[in-house]
Amino acid sequence: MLKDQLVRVVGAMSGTSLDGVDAAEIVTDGHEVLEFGDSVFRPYTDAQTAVLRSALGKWPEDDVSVAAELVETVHAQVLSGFPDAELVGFHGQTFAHDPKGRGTHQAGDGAVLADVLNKPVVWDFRSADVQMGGEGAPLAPFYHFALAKKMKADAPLAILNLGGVGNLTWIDPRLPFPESEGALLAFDTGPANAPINDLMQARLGRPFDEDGALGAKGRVNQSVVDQFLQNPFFFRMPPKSLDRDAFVGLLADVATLSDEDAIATLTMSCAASVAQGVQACPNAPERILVTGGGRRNPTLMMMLASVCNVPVASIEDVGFDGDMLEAQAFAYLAVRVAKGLPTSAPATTGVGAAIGGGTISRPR
Ligand SMILES: Nc1ncnc2c1ncn2[C@@H]1O[C@H](COP(=O)(O)OP(=O)(O)OP(=O)(O)O)[C@@H](O)[C@H]1O
Ligand SMILES: CC(=O)N[C@H]1[C@@H]2OC[C@@H](O2)[C@@H](O)[C@@H]1O[C@H](C)C(=O)O
Repeated sequence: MLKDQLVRVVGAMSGTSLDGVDAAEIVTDGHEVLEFGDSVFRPYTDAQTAVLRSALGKWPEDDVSVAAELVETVHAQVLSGFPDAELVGFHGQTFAHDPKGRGTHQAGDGAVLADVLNKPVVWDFRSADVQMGGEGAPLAPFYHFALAKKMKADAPLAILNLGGVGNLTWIDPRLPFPESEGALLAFDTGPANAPINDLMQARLGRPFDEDGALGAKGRVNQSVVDQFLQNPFFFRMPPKSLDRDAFVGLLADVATLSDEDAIATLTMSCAASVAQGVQACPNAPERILVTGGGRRNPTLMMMLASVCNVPVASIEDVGFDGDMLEAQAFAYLAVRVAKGLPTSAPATTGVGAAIGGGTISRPR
C-alpha cells in the first residue's frame, strides 16, 4: 500500500460489555481521518450473549469453537453491509486477557472473514504487543491522538472510554506523532459498566442500569469504594490493562447492599477509579471527553464530574460519535498495519518500542 494512499476502511469491535458488534467506516491515510462513513450496531441476542459469556476466561487451547464461530458469523453479516470498504479491521471478541501471563485472546479468525468477505482483513491486533512485553491494550490511543489533531486541540486533553472496562488516553496534541515521547499516556482505569451490568442482570434480570436511574436513587457506600481503591492495580504505574472480570470481588463487596445502593456504589467505584487515573496523568488535562456507553449514564457522568476536578463532557460535544469510536479506531489501526506504521508505543501499552501489531489475511 502506498504511503499517502487514502483508504476507505471498515472497523468492527465486539466489546467487553458483550452487547453487540459496532462497525464503522472511515477514510484515512493512516495518519489523518479525512471522512467518517456509515456505521451500524448489531446487538447480540440474549442467547448469543450467554454463549459469549460462557467463553470468558477461556484460551485458544480450550474448546471455544462455538463461541468463536458465533463471533465470525455475526461479523460476516455485519461487515457484508460495507461493500465499498477496501480493507477491514477486525478486533474480534476478547475472551481472556493476561498480558504478563498467558497472553491475550481475541476470538474470531480473520482469515475466515477475508475469504467470506473477499477482501483483506487485518486482525489479531494485540498479540505482537504482548509478545514484545506490552500490555496489548489499550490500542485506541493512536486513534484518539488523530482525533485530537482533527479537532485542532492545542492543550492536553483526555479521552475516556467507558465500556465494560474503562480506559483513558491523555494526549498532548502539540507533538507531531502519536509515538513521540510525551504525546500520549494511556491505560485502563478500572472496571466501568461490566460490574453494573452483571449486578443488574443477576438481581433484576435487566442488562444495564438504564440512564443511571437506579444508581441515582441509591446511596454510595464509601467504605466499599475506599476498599476497592486499595486494589494493587491502582498502585501500578501506567500503562496497564485489565481483563473484564479482574474485579469480580467487587460484586461480593456490595452483596449485602440494597439494589439501588449497590448500583450507586459500583457507579461511584468506576468514577473514583477514573479520578485516580487522572491523577496519574503527566499534567491535568484541560477536559475529559467521554466515549462509550457509560457516557449515556447521567449518574456516572455526574459522579465523574464531582470526583475528577476537570470538566467532563460527552465526546459528541466536539462532533465525534461516541458509540462508534472504537470501531473507527480498529479501522484506523488496520490502515496503519497495512502501511507498516506503529499501532502502539511504550506510553500506550508499555511495549519496549513503538511497534505495529496485527496480521493481514488476504482472500484466497
Ligand atoms: N442509556 C444508558 N444508560 C446507562 N448505561 C448505558 C446506556 N447505554 C449504554 N450503557 C452502558 O454502556 C454499555 C455499552 O458500552 P460500550 O458499547 O461502550 O461497551 P463495549 O464497547 O462493549 O466495551 P469495551 O469498550 O470495554 O470494549 C452497556 O452495556 C451499558 O452498561
Ligand atoms: C483486552 C481488551 O480487549 N481490552 C479492551 C477492554 O475494553 C476497554 C479496555 O478494556 C481496553 O483496554 C480495550 O479496548 C479498547 C478498545 C482499546 O484497546 O483501546
